[in-house]
This record gives sequence, C-alpha cells and structure tokens, in this order.
Amino acid sequence: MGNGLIDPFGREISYLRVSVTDRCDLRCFYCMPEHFNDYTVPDHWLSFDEIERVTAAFAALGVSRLRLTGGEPLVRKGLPELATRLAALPGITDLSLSTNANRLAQEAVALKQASVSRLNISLDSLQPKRFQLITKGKLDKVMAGLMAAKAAGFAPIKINMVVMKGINDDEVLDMVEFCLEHRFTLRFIETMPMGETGRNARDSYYLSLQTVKARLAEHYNLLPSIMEGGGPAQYYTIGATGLKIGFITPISQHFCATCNRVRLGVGGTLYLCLGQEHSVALCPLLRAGISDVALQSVIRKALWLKPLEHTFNQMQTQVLRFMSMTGGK
Ligand SMILES: Nc1nc2c(ncn2[C@@H]2O[C@H](COP(=O)(O)OP(=O)(O)OP(=O)(O)O)[C@@H](O)[C@H]2O)c(=O)[nH]1
Ligand SMILES: C[S@@+](CC[C@H](N)C(=O)[O-])C[C@H]1O[C@@H](n2cnc3c(N)ncnc32)[C@H](O)[C@@H]1O
Ligand code: SF4
Ligand code: SF4
Repeated sequence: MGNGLIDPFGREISYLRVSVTDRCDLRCFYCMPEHFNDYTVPDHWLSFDEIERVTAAFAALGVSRLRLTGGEPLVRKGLPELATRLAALPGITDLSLSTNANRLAQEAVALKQASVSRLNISLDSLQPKRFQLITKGKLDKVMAGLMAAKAAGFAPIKINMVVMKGINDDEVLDMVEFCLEHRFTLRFIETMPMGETGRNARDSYYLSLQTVKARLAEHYNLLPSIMEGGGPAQYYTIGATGLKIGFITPISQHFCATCNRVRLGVGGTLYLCLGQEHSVALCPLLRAGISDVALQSVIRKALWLKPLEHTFNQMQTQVLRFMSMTGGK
C-alpha cells in the first residue's frame, strides 16, 4: 500500500476541511437555526494543539490541502495563530479559509501574515435589506471585510453565492458585474438539505444551477475553464474578461465520483461525507493519549467507512447536522 489515503472507491483523499467552531455571528436562514448564541469554547471542542495533532497525522498520510471553516471560523479567538501553525506543517501546501467576512476588516492582514493562501467568502446579495433578510447581518460590514481582504493582497478571492428561487436569483447578473469590477471569482451554489434549515430552504427555494447557467449563456460567452483549488466547482471564463464563474451543483449534477475530501468537526469527529452520517470520534482517542502512529492507523481505517455519495435527492434522507456543524463546507 502506498502512503496516500485511498477510500474504498479508489478516490485519493488529499483535502481536509477543519471546522474550528460551530458558532457564527450571522444566521443565514438556509444554514443555521436562529437560537444558538453562546460564544464560549466548550470542553469537548478540540484545542489548537489537538487540531494541529490531527492535521499533522493527515499531512503525514498525504493530505496537502487544508481549509479552515465552521460555523464562522473568525469567531474562534486566535485563529491566525492556528493558521500559522497549520500552514507550517510538513506536507501542507495550501491553507485556505471560508468566511462570511463579517470580521474580516479586522483580521485580513493577520490572516495574510499567517500564510492563509486563499479566501472563499459568502455573499448572497448586494442589496442591504435583502442581505439582512437572508443573513441577519449588515452588508456594509461584510463589504468592508471583503475590501480589506482585497487590499491585503488575497488573490484569488472566491465569492460563494447560494442561489435561491424567489430570494436572490434575480441578482446573478449583478453579482457577475460586481465580481468583474473587483476581479473576484464567482461561484454559484445549489441549496443542500443539511439539517432542518437546509431542508426547508431546499423544499421552498431550490433552483437548479443548470437554469442559471442557461440564463447566463444568453448574456455572456461562457468558455469552459479550470481554476486553482481542490473543490467541486465547474468553471467557465466569461469571454475575454478573465472572470471565472464556478457552478457547484451537488443536487443537479453531483461530483461525488471525484470526491477528494473529509471533514474534522469541531468536537474532533471525523466526518467521512458532507451528506452522510458516517463518522469516527477522534477526541476520546486523543485525550486517552493515542500515539501518532496509532492515530494515523485509525484515520486510515476510518477511510473505509467513506460512502460513495450523498443521498440528498432521496426525500426520506435525514441529514441531521446543520451545515455550520461540519463546514460546507
Ligand atoms: N456536496 C458537497 N458540497 C460541497 C463539498 N464541499 C464543498 N461543497 C459545497 O461547495 C461550497 C463551497 O465550498 P468552499 O468552502 O468554498 O470550498 P471549495 O469550493 O471546496 O474550495 P476550493 O478549494 O477553493 O475549490 C460549500 O458551501 C458547499 O456548498 C462536498 O464535499 N460535498
Ligand atoms: C457553512 S459556511 C462556513 C464558512 C463561513 N461561515 C461562510 O459562510 O463562508 C460554508 C458554506 O456553506 C454554504 N452553505 C451553508 N448552508 C448551505 C446549504 N444548506 N446549502 C448549500 N450551501 C450551504 C454557505 O453558503 C457557505 O458558502
Ligand atoms: S453560511 Fe456561514 S455565515 Fe451563514 S450562518 Fe452558516 S456558518 Fe454562518
Ligand atoms: S457529498 Fe460526500 S461524497 Fe459527495 S462530494 Fe461531498 S463529501 Fe464527497
């Protein structure tokens, strides 16, 4: 057997998504339930030392890409320090962060200095009132964060927009123009039924991105393209502008056959699939003093639990976790 992490379906796992919190300072209605206001760090959360240990074990097994996510990663105190430690691990070549940008104005420079190489930022509307309705947040604060990231030199910056029928689908062209102006990469995302919030959003507002793609093709010349990153987006360039647009289509055209990732939850649970419950609890092992070699062996064996694909399209499926519990991503 080689050194890489290979799952039962022959897929190589090279990307670990690390959730550093399940808390958030926004409340996107498709993601997070409205109650949930505690910002203390519970004992069952992994400490930075523990996150570093698990991540180092993955890196030793061939994982080269890390993404910090949540919840909102920037609500976890000291995040730039954690980023610095993880970026320095042997074998890690790409450390990225997903954020809502609400606190980015204060943190952008520190994150850049901490060797975060790429930022993906959620932005579902350019209209202040609508933004507030979707997220309960203030658009001007998020915009300030976004511009601070640009000024700090992050490139590419990827904008993630969950496109929902009757909520914000009339803004896709505005979003293209906004991203053209600022040289951001734009990715559209389909609503997934994660937790009760996600299921409600999927049932009421799901829109296939195939429709959005067709609408955009009436306005722009979409040329198939590729983009740096380890994610599932299918990219196009708009004519000669250089603007890249990605379509993330877990429902209308899923990408599980090329899945390259697993997730570490904030409580130390290793989730083998975003859309399934298969998992292994690493926290008790860490706290019982497991050795590095044994930890690597547990991770290798855990990979055999990785399912082939999600079952989001089967109505009876109940994924109980909210997206904020494991991170989109
Ligand atoms: N079904 C499914 N959707 C995913 C998965 N990973 C990410 N997504 C979706 O893609 C969206 C964007 O994810 P990001 O956190 O920006 O990460 P990414 O696209 O993998 O990142 P890059 O490395 O920049 O390509 C998430 O919000 C999810 O909706 C996955 O493993 N399965
Ligand atoms: C859970 S958030 C975590 C990182 C950060 N708070 C943010 O918003 O970017 C990661 C991504 O998941 C997406 N997401 C959350 N719930 C979703 C759902 N039900 N369907 C599709 N994407 C979802 C968000 O839009 C965001 O781009
Ligand atoms: S998508 Fe991100 S910003 Fe919105 S509620 Fe979920 S974790 Fe928070
Ligand atoms: S749903 Fe599961 S198998 Fe499909 S891409 Fe996401 S993590 Fe991989």
